[in-house]
Amino acid sequence: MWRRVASLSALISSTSNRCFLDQVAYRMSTCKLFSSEVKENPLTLKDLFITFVLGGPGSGKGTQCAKIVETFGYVHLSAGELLRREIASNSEYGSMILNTIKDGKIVPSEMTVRLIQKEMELSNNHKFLIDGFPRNEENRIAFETIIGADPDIVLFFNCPEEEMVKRVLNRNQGRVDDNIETIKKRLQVFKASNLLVVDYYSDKGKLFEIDATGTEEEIFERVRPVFAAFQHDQK
Ligand SMILES: Nc1ncnc2c1ncn2[C@@H]1O[C@H](COP(=O)(O)OP(=O)(O)OP(=O)(O)O)[C@@H](O)[C@H]1O
Ligand SMILES: Nc1ccn([C@H]2C[C@H](O)[C@@H](COP(=O)(O)O)O2)c(=O)n1
Ligand SMILES: [Mg+2]
Repeated sequence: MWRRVASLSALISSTSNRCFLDQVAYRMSTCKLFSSEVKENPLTLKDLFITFVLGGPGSGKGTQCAKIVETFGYVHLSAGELLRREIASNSEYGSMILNTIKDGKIVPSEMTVRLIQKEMELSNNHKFLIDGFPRNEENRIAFETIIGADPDIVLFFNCPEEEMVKRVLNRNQGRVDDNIETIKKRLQVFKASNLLVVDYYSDKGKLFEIDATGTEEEIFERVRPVFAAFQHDQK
């Protein structure tokens, strides 16, 4: 609990977004994550091992997360996938989320963090890969504040832009944002916002930068030692 309070005071002194702050303060007071209201023997925040998975559109985050799940038994939570599920469920926020995604922009942080929080609460596992999150500083601060936790490690899949564009255009999964106009916007948002988050975790000594070129298997051989090293270190 002390970490949440500390994060909130940092947020109060560093941001001018009072409306967002009020909402966060209210939500914190009603936060149930890992409390006894959720489970009889709840996991506490210190039991968790959280990995944020960052990288540009098409850098291969989802592909590599599937391999990490298979080899190391993590739970994969893709922020984009949770938002797409929210659209498909016809939730009241569905059309706002859809328009934001079509426009290559980032959905308001509290919505995304709430979706992640719900999945974490439902899980019996304590090792999470949170893919495509945080996309910007607002995402990062909202997670710290609402969940009250920091990631243990952060992976960054570094891939050249031309390769990311090629992969996205070949993806063929019917995603509304897999077209050249939206990809250009997503790349701009990535460069303007996500790289700041990458730098933040690099400064904290938590960042593992992975060369995301080559075959899926070659890339996974660069990822494997990171998780192997932390396997015995998990809480
Ligand atoms: N090393 C690779 N070489 C070639 N194609 C790849 C490689 N890794 C992944 N792909 C393919 O590239 C596409 C994008 O990969 P993936 O969906 O994993 O990226 P992502 O980082 O999750 O993208 P997004 O942020 O848009 O969700 C997929 O069709 C995937 O099969
Ligand atoms: N933290 C996030 C993650 C994703 N989104 C939205 C905007 C993205 O372009 C889209 C797809 O995400 P992906 O599957 O590529 O990770 O979802 C967001 O607003 N905030
Ligand atoms: Mg993905």
